[in-house]
Amino acid sequence: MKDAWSSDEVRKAEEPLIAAGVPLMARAAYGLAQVVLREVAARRARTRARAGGVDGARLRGSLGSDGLPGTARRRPPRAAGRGDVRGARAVLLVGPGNNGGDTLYAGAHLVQRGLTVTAVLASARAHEAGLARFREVGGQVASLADLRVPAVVEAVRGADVVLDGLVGVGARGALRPPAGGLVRALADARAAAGDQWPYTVAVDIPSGIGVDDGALPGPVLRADRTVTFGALKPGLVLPPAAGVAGAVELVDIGFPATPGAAPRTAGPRHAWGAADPAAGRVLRLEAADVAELWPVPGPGDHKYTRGVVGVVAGTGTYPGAAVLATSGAVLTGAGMVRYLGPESVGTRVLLARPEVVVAGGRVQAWVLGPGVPVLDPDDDGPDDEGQARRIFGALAAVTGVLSEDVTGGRVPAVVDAGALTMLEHRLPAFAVLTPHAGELAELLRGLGHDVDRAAVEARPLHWARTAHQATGATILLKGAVTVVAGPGDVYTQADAPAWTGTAGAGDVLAGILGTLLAGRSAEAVRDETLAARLAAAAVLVHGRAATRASAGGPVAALEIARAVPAVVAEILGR
Ligand SMILES: NC(=O)C1=CN([C@@H]2O[C@H](COP(=O)(O)OP(=O)(O)OC[C@H]3O[C@@H](n4cnc5c(N)ncnc54)[C@H](OP(=O)(O)O)[C@@H]3O)[C@@H](O)[C@H]2O)[C@H](O)CC1
Ligand SMILES: [K+]
Repeated sequence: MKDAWSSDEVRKAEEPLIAAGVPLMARAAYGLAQVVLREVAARRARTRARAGGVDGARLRGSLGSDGLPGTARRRPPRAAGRGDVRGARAVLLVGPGNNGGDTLYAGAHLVQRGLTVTAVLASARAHEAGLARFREVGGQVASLADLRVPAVVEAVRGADVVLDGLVGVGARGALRPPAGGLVRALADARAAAGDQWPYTVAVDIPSGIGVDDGALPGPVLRADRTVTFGALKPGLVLPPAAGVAGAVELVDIGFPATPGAAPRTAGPRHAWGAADPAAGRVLRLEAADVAELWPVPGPGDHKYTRGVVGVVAGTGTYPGAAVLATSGAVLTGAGMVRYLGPESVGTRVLLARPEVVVAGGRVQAWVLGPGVPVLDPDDDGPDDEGQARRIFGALAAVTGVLSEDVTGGRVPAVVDAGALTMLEHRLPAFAVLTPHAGELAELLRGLGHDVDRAAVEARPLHWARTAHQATGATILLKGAVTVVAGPGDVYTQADAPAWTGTAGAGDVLAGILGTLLAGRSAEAVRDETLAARLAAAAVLVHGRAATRASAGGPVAALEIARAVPAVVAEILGR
């Protein structure tokens, strides 16, 4: 599991270590330099291989002893190492604080490995010791005030690698001038340059992101890789900032395993904190966490103990959603799936999934709404063939409006698409709403918030939490990076390829989640934080299934469902 430490928690972790004389900055700078050297060497090896037209090996001479090229001696491809980086050009963007200090010390390492390194000081102030060390080894120093922005952009454009060391966890708000103007120009130049832009490494965080909430308050230079120190920060795993951080690599500098624990002096560790201590931690599930959560059946299990999923989805107009949601549920391993809806749709469901029971009865979790049209209050009788009535009935059982002695007990539910417009009562946390940004904006407007899709996409964490507080439900806000906010920890998952943005993928996700909730139904009703964890697990499985089915190309929603069994087997290590 990965969780992210707030900037306050990072500072609290640093203090005792600094007091104990632990060389945090030296560790950070060394780790950063190693990553940069590795990446520069790898890119140069790839460039050479492309130029040489051979598989990365190097031919010594064009003719071998007998004059036949085929026998020419080949030197094996050299691992990225000492000789591959000499002469490479690096530009450091240096801010006034310790983030700039990390960057200058790392730059000194690069100079010593033979790179040509220029430090551009964006501010009149700079980390004194770091600057002294950088100069001592022969680094070149320039100031933004002297060079001016266009010249700095050209210097960066001509480099092999650029390090963004303007601000780190000490930043507040959008980048101020002059850093803001420089970054805006660099970001524009990068956008225009395509893949001709140098490898961009963010130091600790991409300068200018919302460290604790993932917001993008102003210009940010998109990174290919972020090298972060001690612990992940929420802004690196929360959208939209997660989308500009590139690959995130953690350098251990001796933080404890959890915030507030006794400091350590060495040893690799993952460790974290919370974007908002009151509202729990920011976590990212990995396969091992999902394996722990999975309701794996035992010899004594049967379809009822494994959980029955009730699916109210689709109409005569949108029958496909019913096929996709039931397929997602069946292929995730439900004990049984009941389909409720128009007969014409039930027939199509059975054709696709003969395992489905087209009849009512006890369920351990509901999947409500895929393919059901939104309820238009001005429309006196929606032509949804009774689907709204079925959804209201199911919700009455989930919210407890229908007493439990009548319903046999409350069960979890996935509330998707049209069902999102049918919420009349406060929901329990074991009800999981699965909107995309537009649907969440619609729901929030219905609750009195003046917000649109763009606003939700700009602050997904904030609005997902707001919707949880307003409805009581757990919110699974779908997106390239999906955010799940419930009463406990927040989860953020980025497992799916962009190909997943295709019609019906959300219907499949609803089915996957329905099965997970049904498999842990009683626990999810008892432990109000479990539904969010199961929702994050469903997102991870869905994303991996999409990756598997896509194989790097387009993917149809039904193929995502079909890939789920193999993904689950892989996750369970079987
Ligand atoms: N503490 C340690 O030993 C280690 C720290 N690490 C690295 O340090 C940074 C955090 O360093 P810090 O000095 O606290 O702050 P920053 O370098 O991130 O930035 C502070 C300076 O930036 C200016 N600032 C703040 N907000 C903005 C903004 N929106 N636009 C422009 N400039 C901004 C701020 O100026 P003020 O006028 O507000 O003072 C400061 O001058 C951390 O990220 C690590 O990289 C090591 O990792 C470990 C050791
Ligand atoms: K930075």
